[in-house]
Amino acid sequence: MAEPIRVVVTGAAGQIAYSLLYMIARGEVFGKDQPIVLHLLDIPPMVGVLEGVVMELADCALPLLVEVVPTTDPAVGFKDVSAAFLVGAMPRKEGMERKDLLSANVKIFRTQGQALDKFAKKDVKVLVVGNPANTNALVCSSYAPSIPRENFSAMTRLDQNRATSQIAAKLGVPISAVKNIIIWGNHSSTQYPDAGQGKVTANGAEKSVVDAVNDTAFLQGSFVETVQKRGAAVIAARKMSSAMSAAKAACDHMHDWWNGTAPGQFVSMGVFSDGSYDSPKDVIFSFPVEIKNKQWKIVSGLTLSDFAKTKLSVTGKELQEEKDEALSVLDSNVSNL
Ligand SMILES: NC(=O)c1ccc[n+]([C@@H]2O[C@H](COP(=O)([O-])OP(=O)(O)OC[C@H]3O[C@@H](n4cnc5c(N)ncnc54)[C@H](O)[C@@H]3O)[C@@H](O)[C@H]2O)c1
Ligand SMILES: O=C(O)C[C@H](O)C(=O)O
Repeated sequence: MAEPIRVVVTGAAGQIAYSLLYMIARGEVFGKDQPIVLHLLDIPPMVGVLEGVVMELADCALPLLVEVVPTTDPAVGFKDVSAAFLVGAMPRKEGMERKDLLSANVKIFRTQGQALDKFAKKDVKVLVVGNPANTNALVCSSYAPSIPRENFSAMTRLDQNRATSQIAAKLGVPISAVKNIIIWGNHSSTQYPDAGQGKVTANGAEKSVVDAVNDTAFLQGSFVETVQKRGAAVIAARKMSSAMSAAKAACDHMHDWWNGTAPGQFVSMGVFSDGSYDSPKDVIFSFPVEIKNKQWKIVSGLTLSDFAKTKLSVTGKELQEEKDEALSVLDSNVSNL
């Protein structure tokens, strides 16, 4: 057996964490041979709930879970962690956009960036789930200058999974037959779900999704809108934001970051933009990436339609606006934000 690694989940008493902790502790992210010390960070009013979560984790009798560390102290929560799932933040309610959470949530990510900087391992992989995820990841990284920027990411995997599921349903094929559906830009209603590079395998042959679907009106219309508005649709139905699917997506994201992507396959992650595909630089923008040796690389050389370019420009503009707003909320002298 390998040495245990320390993994922190923030918002550990919340609804996403309730599914996520189990999946991590089962070995679905870091592998079935990787023992884990789980750090559960939440805020003081949630201590009682956290105690219940600790009891349930114990009652699961999970062989890989060697220790559970519940805490409300970021110094303890982030101490020596190799992976961080930053879930703890306020969720939106019906009628809100995710960016309406910015002023409430961005300060959490300042504090957690500072704590990561001081206490986490320098090669920690940070996944921000709490909304607005892209801008929170940007803020978090800015307050953790001793950790490489490449180690911060925001979750758009839920959007990718939603989009893949829509395409599989449209084609009447299993999810596993569809790959390389991309989410560009912000985890918000301006994101661009793009099936243009997608591939589907049917009867042993691989084909482009565009050819297989053969319905431009769908691919540029209801497909895009359904994915963009899926989070709001779940809130309208459940009166709470997505949790089970968000936890699954967080596991998929970290799993692929940790273990790599298969040859010819790419996945979407919000990562620091280098200006690829005319996106704004230095915001956290969702790109298709390939991953090897725990390092992601933006897939280059894809040909985008004029329709796609317009969509990328809209979502990029929103990310720049969010960044400006974050700066005004934090009214900080963080020069690298
Ligand atoms: N990126 C995505 O695809 C995606 C998907 C679903 C939800 N989300 C977001 O994830 C976040 C969490 O959602 P949820 O449904 O689990 O919410 P929740 O309200 O059920 O749980 C949030 C938890 O975070 C805790 N918390 C608040 N401030 C904290 C802090 N400073 N440190 C540690 N913990 C803190 C709360 O006490 C609570 O236990 C929300 O912002 C939601 O919008 C993102
Ligand atoms: O939509 C939300 O506010 C929650 C989450 O970001 C989602 O996409 O389901």
